[in-house]
Amino acid sequence: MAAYGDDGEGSAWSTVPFRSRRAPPPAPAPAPTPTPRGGGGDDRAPPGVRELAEGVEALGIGGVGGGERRLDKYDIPVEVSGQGAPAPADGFEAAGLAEAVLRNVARCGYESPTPVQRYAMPIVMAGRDLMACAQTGSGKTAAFCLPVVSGLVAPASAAGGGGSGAYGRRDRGSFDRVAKPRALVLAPTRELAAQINEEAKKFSFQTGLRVVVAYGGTPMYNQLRDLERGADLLVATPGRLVDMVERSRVSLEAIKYLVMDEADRMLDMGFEPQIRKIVDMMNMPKKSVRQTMLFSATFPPEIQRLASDFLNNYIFITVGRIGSSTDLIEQKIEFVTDGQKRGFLLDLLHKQSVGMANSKQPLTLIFVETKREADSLRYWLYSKGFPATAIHGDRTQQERESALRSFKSGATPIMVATDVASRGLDVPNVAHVINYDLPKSIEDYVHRIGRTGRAGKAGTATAFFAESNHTLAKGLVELMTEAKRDVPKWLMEYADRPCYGGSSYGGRGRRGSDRFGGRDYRQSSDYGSSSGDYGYNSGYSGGSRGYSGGNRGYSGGGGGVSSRGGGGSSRGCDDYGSGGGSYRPSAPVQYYPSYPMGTTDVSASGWD
Ligand SMILES: Nc1ncnc2c1ncn2[C@@H]1O[C@H](COP(=O)(O)OP(=O)(O)OP(=O)(O)O)[C@@H](O)[C@H]1O
Repeated sequence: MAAYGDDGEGSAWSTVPFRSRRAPPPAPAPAPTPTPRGGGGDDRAPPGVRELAEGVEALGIGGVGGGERRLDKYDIPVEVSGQGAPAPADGFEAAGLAEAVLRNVARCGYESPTPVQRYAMPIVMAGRDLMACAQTGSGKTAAFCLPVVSGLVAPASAAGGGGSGAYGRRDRGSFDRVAKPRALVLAPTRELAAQINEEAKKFSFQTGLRVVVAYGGTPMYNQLRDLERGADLLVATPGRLVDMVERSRVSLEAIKYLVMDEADRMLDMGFEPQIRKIVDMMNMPKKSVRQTMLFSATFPPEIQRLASDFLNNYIFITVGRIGSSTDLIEQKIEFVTDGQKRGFLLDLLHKQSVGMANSKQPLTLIFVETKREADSLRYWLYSKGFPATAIHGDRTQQERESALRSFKSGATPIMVATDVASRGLDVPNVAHVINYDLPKSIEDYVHRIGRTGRAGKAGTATAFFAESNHTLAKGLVELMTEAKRDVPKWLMEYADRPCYGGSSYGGRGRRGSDRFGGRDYRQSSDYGSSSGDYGYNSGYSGGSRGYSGGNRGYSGGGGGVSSRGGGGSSRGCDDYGSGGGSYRPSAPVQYYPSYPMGTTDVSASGWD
């Protein structure tokens, strides 16, 4: 175990004590120096952003900071555990990416890697399995796409085809209509799959690789035609993939890289059976043969434990202060009764349009619990003069895509959404996330508010807390305290009540940072009792500050946040304690995902 890159001044990197059982000698690493921001103009927000920011500033809740990206020095604790972890890369070139991929990185305007990219890329390039936990909006997509695309390009070039001989492509004249991708990226929603597909295409530009996407809700015909032309990298939602494999249109036998984005969501109760089917029963190479990578902003220990079934001697990284949401998000919580919510919302929207040109609204994402409420609120807002759209699982895919487009473009700057929009979606310039209905779990809260405050930009999140949300109180207090936000006294009182906060995962009472799911569960005192003296702690930990990347500034990633929330009502607080007790892994593991629409039917709820 070592602290990499201590610059001797304790500034750029700091040594963080790290428990180690059997630590192999660390690989020497140069002191990574934060890349200076070039041009001096990087922190100028585009006019649109500034305008949006001003609107939210009018709320007096801060957070958007005039649209400026906060480039002040941040301490970014990074923890790496697992045997023989490679050192982080100082830049994209140092990560050893293929030339063609480096050119694409430059085309994207990425000047330097974000912290999670610095750590993850060398691990993936070294052929290692990885579980990576880093905060929302910190660049996880590129952290897996870049090394995977690079790994796919290399053998294709070596085969003399400059990439055109990619394995996933059907030979001309072949009657084999089965696509055999070498890389598979699984994502929980259609919109997220589409987004990853776009990113992967950018990074594969002029490499000769074919990137194809497959998700439900649209006719399969076009996707199949695309696949017939070959697929080196397939991005898919689980349901559509299973369908295609069962129809023998996709074979997973050539998979070299398997990535699960939003991995904790993919492995919770809703998706796990499908994932197990894909990974274990569909001819995919065994975990010792393929390379598996899991990414999320939240990784509760019980999901980590499950996930380890899919991984082979993996490295765990957590980038960012464990248990924090990003510092870039101003969080505000209002106590409201259900009957007051609409009035509160209207006030909020009126206030935030003050000072905006033509009383325009900044991009505002409003989360509600049910599909019905999403529609109803959208129409009501419309009737009050606020152009709003809605995205949820009862809308057709075409409607969902058009809603997202309309929101992104600002044509309807308010979007009412269920949890289908809570994970992964990267809509630049979302200024305000409003949790009209709070989610059931603190993880879902973290992902939802993470739709703002992305890529170094600041944002605001407001939550309406009703009596029925009491199980979330403890998790919220912990999260806001971690993020150094003011916690309302009434919320603390809720959290302090023995039962409130105790029955959700938010109050499950894992000790210290373990409870946030941002730490390698193999470090828990119980781990290893059955597995012998496994030297899990061979990594390092460090901190960086002053990171700035590309044309954006970054603050550090944030580890996962406490607790499975969900459905806590069925569990008395005795199950988990009301805080302070240690998590007991020996007890049967129960985890209750919160389904967006209050249903346990994954496809009906709009997840794929
Ligand atoms: N090195 C970089 N330099 C500049 N911008 C970057 C860099 N890496 C990623 N970005 C941008 O940052 C934004 C957020 O990235 P991304 O969507 O991958 O975040 P994420 O960590 O996957 O978030 P979430 O947890 O919400 O899914 C994207 O717009 C992306 O283009």
